[in-house]
Amino acid sequence: MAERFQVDLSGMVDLLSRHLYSGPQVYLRELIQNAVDAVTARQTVDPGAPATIRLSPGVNAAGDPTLEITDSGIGLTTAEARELLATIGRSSKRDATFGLGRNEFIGQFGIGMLAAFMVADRIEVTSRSLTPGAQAIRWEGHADGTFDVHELTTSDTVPLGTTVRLTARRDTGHWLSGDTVLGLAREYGSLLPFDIAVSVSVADSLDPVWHRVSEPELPWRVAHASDRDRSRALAAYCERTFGFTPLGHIDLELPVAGVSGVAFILPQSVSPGSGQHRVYTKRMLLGARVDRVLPDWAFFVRAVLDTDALTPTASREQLHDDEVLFGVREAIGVQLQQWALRELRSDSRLARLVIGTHHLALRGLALTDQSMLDLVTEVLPFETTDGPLTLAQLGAAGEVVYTTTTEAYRRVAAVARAQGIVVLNAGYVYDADLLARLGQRPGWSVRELASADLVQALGLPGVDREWELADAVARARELLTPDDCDVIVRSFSPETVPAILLRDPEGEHRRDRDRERSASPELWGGLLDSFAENTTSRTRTLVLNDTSAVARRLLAAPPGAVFASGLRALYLSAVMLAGDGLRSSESAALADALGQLLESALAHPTQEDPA
Ligand SMILES: Nc1ncnc2c1ncn2[C@@H]1O[C@H](COP(=O)(O)OP(=O)(O)OP(=O)(O)O)[C@@H](O)[C@H]1O
Repeated sequence: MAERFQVDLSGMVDLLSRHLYSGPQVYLRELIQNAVDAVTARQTVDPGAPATIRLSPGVNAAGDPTLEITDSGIGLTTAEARELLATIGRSSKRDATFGLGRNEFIGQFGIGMLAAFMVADRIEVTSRSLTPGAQAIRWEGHADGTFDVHELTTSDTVPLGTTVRLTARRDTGHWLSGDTVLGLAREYGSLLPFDIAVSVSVADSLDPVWHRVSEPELPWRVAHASDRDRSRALAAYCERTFGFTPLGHIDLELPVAGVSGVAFILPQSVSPGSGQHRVYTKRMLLGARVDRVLPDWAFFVRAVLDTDALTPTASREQLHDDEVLFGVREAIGVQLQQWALRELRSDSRLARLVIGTHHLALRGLALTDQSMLDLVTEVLPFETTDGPLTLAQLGAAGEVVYTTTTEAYRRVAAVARAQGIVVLNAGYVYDADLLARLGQRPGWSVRELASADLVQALGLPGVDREWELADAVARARELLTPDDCDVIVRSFSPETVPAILLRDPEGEHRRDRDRERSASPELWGGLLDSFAENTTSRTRTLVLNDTSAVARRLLAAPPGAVFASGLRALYLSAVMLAGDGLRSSESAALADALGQLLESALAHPTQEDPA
């Protein structure tokens, strides 16, 4: 004869609390949800029926914390109580034919009731069913896996609906305390469309006060006298819910998918990947930190969403990552993009704030589709040597020339600016991809800055001057040979910059080749030599500025310690100006050079020296 599975109740409860739910707090969500479903079921047969849910925390005669949850719902008959409350996995809310959860109810799995055993040893259910002639019943379940059900003789005095009464276990009393229940009921139930209230005892009064926790309407559906009032109310809701004042909000409505909500724009920039949102299913909180419901690039907003269409996992704390979720995520992405395309072109205060704060997210957005790339080229200002300019402005003026790192930009900015060369700092994440995409578009010329661009723009000293400087330049070259740095003299503004360091990617490539050649001469024979057009090329070039008084004084100095120290000091400050930072040996060399210069200055004091 076939035998029935046996279920160990405490083992099941342990499984739920440790591996399914995030913690015992979900017991209240499950009970509120059962009450809501019962009220919904009653309203389908009797639309005018009361729809109230009342939660009363208290203590029993033995001093153990208790909680009563009373609903004006459909109630349970004796047979239903026996069948539904004590059978794990049995639910009245599934479609009889398809076995799926019925759309009007939140519950579907038939395990929610078990959650109450995470905090209680005993659950008592008193209920009177709406079924004509049904007797009121009392069902009592225990954590040891036993239950008892009987009909009440005082049936008529029991109101229609159900009261679930929990008595806390010794170690779980705090989950049933008034403050905890009020906080949890607000968290889970504030958007439910029913009258849900928690009784709170007040000092000096025997009668408790009822605190209503549910709002009659979704905050983004409440009617307001003006758009301004609505924005204010939504900002206040965001402050209460997320703890920040948003820059603005974006309405999200996907009627076909049964999704509505609002996305609040964060007041500070955040790093990608931190998008977590508050999601309600059928107006009951699913989770305060649900991910994957918005596209990854939407990390500049926090959304509150209510959905009928998305399926929760059994823990009811995350959403099933199925095709429906995929579709919703895409559709929300389109709404956010449409908002951006409309609002950010408007030059409104909000547009300026959003562009200033979330330019990184907008760069990411531009990689998602062509219309967003259009938007970004039009509205996003980039740092250039000609001040903030959009890519569209740069493109209209001709070529877009950029550096791929902020360091490289800093290195050349002052000189490029003075020569009238417009260089864009493409050092932010996404910029390289963005410019590459732009470069593929017809009509756009986009390229990376080469050091030759600058060298060509810098003025050559006259022939006489070159002769005059030849000896000093040769000495300087020799001194910087160990640093793999060439030295040239040019005249350029600003005259306050005595020297700049240019890095030549071509030269770096040559250096690698030289190294390889010297490491294995016989292997390569003359092959590599044929490529080596100039074996003295260095990877970097120190360009001394002949319009700078300091550089001129150095170039006029006789050979010796002062020349060597002065050159080293200029070279190392050019390294720093280039944003490269000094190695410890270079810092020591700079200190040495300055010490040397001080010493010689003090050894030969000038006439004007007050000392
Ligand atoms: N307050 C209530 N009023 C009427 N019936 C109830 C009530 N609470 C529970 N029930 C009945 O007990 C059944 C089992 O409840 P349980 O919470 O275990 O599962 P569920 O709500 O159906 O699904 P889920 O596990 O998804 O919450 C319900 O389907 C419902 O028929």
